[in-house]
Amino acid sequence: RRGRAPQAPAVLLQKIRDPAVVHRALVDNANEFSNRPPARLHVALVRKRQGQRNENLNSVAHGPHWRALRCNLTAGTLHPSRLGCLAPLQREAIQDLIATLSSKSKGAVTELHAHLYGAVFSVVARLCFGDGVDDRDVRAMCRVIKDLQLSIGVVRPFSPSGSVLDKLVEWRRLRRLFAINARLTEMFLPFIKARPSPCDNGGRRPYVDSLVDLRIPSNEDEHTATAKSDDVDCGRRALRDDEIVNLIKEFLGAGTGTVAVCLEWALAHLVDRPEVQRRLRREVDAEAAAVSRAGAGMPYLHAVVLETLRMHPPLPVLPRHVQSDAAAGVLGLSASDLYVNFAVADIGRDGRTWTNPDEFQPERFLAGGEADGVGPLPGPKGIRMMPFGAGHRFCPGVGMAMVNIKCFLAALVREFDWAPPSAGGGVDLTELDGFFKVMKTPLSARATPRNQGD
Ligand code: HEM
Repeated sequence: RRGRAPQAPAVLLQKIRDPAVVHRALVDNANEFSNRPPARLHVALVRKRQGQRNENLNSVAHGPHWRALRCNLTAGTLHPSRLGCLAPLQREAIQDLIATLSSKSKGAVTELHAHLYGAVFSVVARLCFGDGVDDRDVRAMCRVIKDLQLSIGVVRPFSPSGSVLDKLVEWRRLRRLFAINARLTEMFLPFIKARPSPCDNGGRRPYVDSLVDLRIPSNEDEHTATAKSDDVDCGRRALRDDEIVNLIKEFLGAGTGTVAVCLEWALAHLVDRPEVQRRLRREVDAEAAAVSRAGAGMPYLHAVVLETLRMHPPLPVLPRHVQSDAAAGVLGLSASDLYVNFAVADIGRDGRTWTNPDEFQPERFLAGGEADGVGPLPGPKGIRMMPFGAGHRFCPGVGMAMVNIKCFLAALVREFDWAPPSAGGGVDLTELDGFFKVMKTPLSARATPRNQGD
């Protein structure tokens, strides 16, 4: 038995649903809960290289390495003061999306997910690589990132007791993930080598440039194993190419899939509830500068987005590794070295804190409503919804996500009348757990350009 790999931690299927316990764990005792993914998936996603870990921001343990990566992303690329620079990218992507949807014959039924995904991806990819990346590259990357998310499927801890068939399926999935990773590396490396980007990028500093310039704390093993001596300076080192590839992959995937799926859900509810669509359109029409101001000063638009995220948080559970007895104690468990799931989706539909939680009622977020003052992130006192997580690992993309969702949604409602595929028909709002919480029946709708339909 000597030399055998250590046992995988036991898997606990239990979900942690009580908002007070979630708050105690993720906010008050966050350091005790690691969001390291299960070993096998981890290897496939963030792959070890010569015995070294190759982490992304989401997988890296809390500490100096995480702080350096997170600071680089939030203080540089995603800082609220820079979100205004996104406007030209958003305008371009919206124009293309409107042109594509308008080119369909009037009243044709369109399946929307791929169009929404492609439009959001083009904004995120240009923020990542700068204006030097052309449309063909963007489309090719978009396909492979989408493929990666589909291939990951539901993120679940690997169960060591699976049947032979389960193991075979898992093995094939991992092989596919390795192949996709190799393809993405091939696509991204030329952009890493070619920086700084030759264009001025409208005052934006591409994420890839910031990663190449970043110096992270290095440890002894890394000094000796791979880092070139001229890259190591005062206990800090440059990121290796494979680490940069991994962080780019995370940025593109996290920045696109979540936003596209939220847009699809929001449109689905607008198709399902014409009176909500009309009310939103009145607000959007009244706000002439909706696109450039990205929905600022549009309370109903804000409410529609929050209600969508409450009901359909794209990441419905946050898996965590319970590392210590102290952490187990916080959860009222008797043992550590377990995985648990913090139930984001259940919290947003908790009947103790939400009236008619399964009904789409954006009005609840307006002044005087039951959720007046509730925002995308939980406040310090307690948790009523947490689509972007809670505690120090909350999503750093929350600002960019809200701005992107609002400006795409405002434009789609301003330009088109949205109706179900068949007159008087409804929309199937059944959910399906994939990499994100998606629509079981992808949204198809009739988009009639308003200047033709009026
Ligand atoms: C509707 C859109 C989005 C939703 C619902 C969402 C949700 C989340 C959630 C729930 C987490 C995990 C938090 C935790 O573990 O406590 C997370 C982490 C993360 N998100 Fe987002 N996200 C969205 C958009 C974005 C965007 C636009 C970006 C950047 C381009 C982004 C980048 C990240 C990163 C890098 C992490 C890992 C942070 C860390 O561990 O420090 N996300 N997101």
